[in-house]
Amino acid sequence: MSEAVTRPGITTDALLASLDPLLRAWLPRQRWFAGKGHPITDFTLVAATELLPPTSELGLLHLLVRVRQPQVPAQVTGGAAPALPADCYQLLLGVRRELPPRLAPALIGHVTRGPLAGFTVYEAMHDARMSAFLLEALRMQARVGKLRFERDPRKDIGDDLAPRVLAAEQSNSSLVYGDTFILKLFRRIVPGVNPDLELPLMLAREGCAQVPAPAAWLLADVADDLNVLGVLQPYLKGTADGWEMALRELAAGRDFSGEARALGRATADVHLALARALPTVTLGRAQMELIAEGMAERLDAAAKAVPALQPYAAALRTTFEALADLGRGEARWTAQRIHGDLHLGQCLRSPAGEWSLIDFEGEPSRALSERRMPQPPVRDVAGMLRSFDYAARSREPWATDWAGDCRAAYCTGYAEVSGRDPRMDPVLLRAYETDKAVYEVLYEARHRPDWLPVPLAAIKRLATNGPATEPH
Ligand SMILES: Nc1ncnc2c1ncn2[C@@H]1O[C@H](COP(=O)(O)OP(=O)(O)O)[C@@H](O)[C@H]1O
Ligand SMILES: O=P(O)(O)O[C@H]1O[C@H](CO)[C@@H](O[C@H]2O[C@H](CO)[C@@H](O)[C@H](O)[C@H]2O)[C@H](O)[C@H]1O
Repeated sequence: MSEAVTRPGITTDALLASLDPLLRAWLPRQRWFAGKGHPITDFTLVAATELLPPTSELGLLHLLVRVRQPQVPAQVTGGAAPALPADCYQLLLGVRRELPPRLAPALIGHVTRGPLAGFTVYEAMHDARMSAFLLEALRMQARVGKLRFERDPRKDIGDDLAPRVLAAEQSNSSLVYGDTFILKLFRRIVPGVNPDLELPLMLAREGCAQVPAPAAWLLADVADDLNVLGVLQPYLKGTADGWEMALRELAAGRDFSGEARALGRATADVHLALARALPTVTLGRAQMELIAEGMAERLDAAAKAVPALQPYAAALRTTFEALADLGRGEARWTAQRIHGDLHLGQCLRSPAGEWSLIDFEGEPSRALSERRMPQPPVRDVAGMLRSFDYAARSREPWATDWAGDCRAAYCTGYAEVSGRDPRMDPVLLRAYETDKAVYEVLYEARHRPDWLPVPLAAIKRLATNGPATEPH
């Protein structure tokens, strides 16, 4: 492969030769890199765009890089890891002859070979000139190479908004512009329609007040595929995220059930709006069996990757079998588009006490087609129940009663708005909670190995039939 980037003379192969040693060392240290604990075999450039050509002063490179990793024993999981998919990552690289001291923390490395030899490469998001360039490109609906910057023409985007990198625990990377907008740049790029753009756009049309409406977005057309690379939306100033709030209240020994109930109500509001905006389906016997099979397959895959799961696998499988059995009987459920990865960190509370939901990307490791399928809304409910459990286990001794109160209050709030209490479907709820805990085991093993004991404790509870949320 030696496609030209934008300037004659530089080919993608040559560019990659320049960057290879730097990326090899830098990528695995990034929070959003999903292949931790595995060496990198090689890189390929899916797309490379010079947003600003490297001159003697500075340049801005936009890259989509595919990272290949072998199947090796993983230190983090203590056993054989599954073959990793060759993930594609979005990188915004600043290129300068000399890095000013204020940008030192953004350093990726000094290039010693290839067409960029002699340049210093750094994370461009930390450079205000680069971030201003991105906002301006969205404002002006620029097209550069394969990149399409688009916007909602009805939304005003100011041209003088000071950018800053969001300091948050997140799977992607975000820039805040003057406390007015937030631009999320997706890191792991999967071709197709990203629900984090699709669903908020639909919800905005539906007049749903609980989800910030996209103002602009960044797309790339690569090999006939649409790729969603970023979304700009209003920044909800002064909001607190549910995870931080929950931890604060826990540490102070305060009850959180009033907020949990309000969160249940907000979740149901969003579910109702999604059900109005997009088709819903009734799940028949075959679909329920497929759902239960999918859960069992994910469990098997996770147990292969994380041996600590293995002692519980047989017991967990009975939960999924119970779900399939129920589907074979008279029970029927409605499926619709849902959030897909709902947890406390996705909920923002305004100073007036209103909750908003963000980040509709779904579980990043699932196929996009799967993430965009209608699903029982109880899956989101199960995600939130897990999140109360996560918060409770963040301290010693574990605040099990605190979590129990929140879980119950959340279901109550949900029922008040939706008319259906999730606890009335205990088999379904338990199956989805188990499926989520299995996902979390794999997620933590890949991203945050230190957190692995948290979902593993839930696995143990669910496998030994410990108390799930009881129906009242
Ligand atoms: N519209 C918004 N207003 C204010 N803060 C936001 C907004 N969207 C996201 N955030 C902040 O950014 C963090 C990460 O956002 P999120 O969409 O969850 O990204 P990721 O997919 O990377 O996890 C959130 O936890 C929240 O603190
Ligand atoms: O960052 P995303 O929102 O895309 O979600 C991923 O990362 C989450 C952690 O940041 C992870 O959530 C898990 O940890 C949370 C505490 O940090 C906890 O509240 C959630 O219940 C738990 O699932 C999420 O699973 C993952 O997809």
